[in-house]
Amino acid sequence: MALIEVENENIYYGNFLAVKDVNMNIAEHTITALIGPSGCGKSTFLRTLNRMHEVIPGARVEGQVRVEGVNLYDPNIDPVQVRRKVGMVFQRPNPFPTMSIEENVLAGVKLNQRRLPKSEQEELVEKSLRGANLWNEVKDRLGEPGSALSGGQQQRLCIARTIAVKPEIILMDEPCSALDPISTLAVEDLMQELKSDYTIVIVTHNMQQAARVSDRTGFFNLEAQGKPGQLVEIDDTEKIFSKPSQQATEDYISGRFG
Ligand SMILES: Nc1ncnc2c1ncn2[C@@H]1O[C@H](COP(=O)(O)OP(=O)(O)OP(=O)(O)O)[C@@H](O)[C@H]1O
Repeated sequence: MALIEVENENIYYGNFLAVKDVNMNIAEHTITALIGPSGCGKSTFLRTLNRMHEVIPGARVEGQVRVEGVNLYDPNIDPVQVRRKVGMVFQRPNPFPTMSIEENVLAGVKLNQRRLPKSEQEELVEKSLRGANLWNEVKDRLGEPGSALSGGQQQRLCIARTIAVKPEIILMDEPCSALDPISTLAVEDLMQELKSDYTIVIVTHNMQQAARVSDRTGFFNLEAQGKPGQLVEIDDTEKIFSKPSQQATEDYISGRFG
């Protein structure tokens, strides 16, 4: 069984059907990249994988998103628990500016109201920062504000904050788009390491990045302006970039799109 199974999912903002009829399976310990032109619903779809979509008034979902066989949209499922299990990293590194590096790492854990003794906190901070490949750069300045770090370091701090909560799945919405090439490579390397412990779904505008980091790639597209976005195909990344089965995918990856 796939770790994530999406079945006949329609995604709405009020009456507007933004994405229609998505079916997708995602295996454990893989990286899935979602690509496609602007406005086709990649970010919208991503946010339905941890119930962040419904935070927007009027936004709703039809169909099922199952994680380990459990439908996240079942009425008795607590969205807070879902978001603990399915963490998210955003486009702009968003550490809490007034908090120290250490407090930033613990912020998610504290929001989830887990009280940890000091020694366990220290252990968790070190483990999460090591996991995010940031420990060596910050270990002597854990009390400094998170905002004192470079953009790439801030993004790795946000990843540390996400993994401190011990999620199973990490969603990343264009995590490198605000980063310089060196920081981007650092985050891409980190993703490869994280894959052994987590399952990652990443939205990226950068096709080279999708080709570099992912095992599977899903191509979303819009039939026409005003029409809902849809998943055109999802397959092994190598296949999508060499021999996709749909013409629309071929056109997009070869730059013939639009
Ligand atoms: N908060 C919102 N309220 C209403 N409509 C929205 C909202 N957010 C996005 N949409 C609409 O949903 C559709 C999909 O948008 P979305 O941002 O998911 O696309 P995307 O593929 O991630 O685009 P981009 O690559 O530009 O980030 C678009 O038509 C967009 O205008």
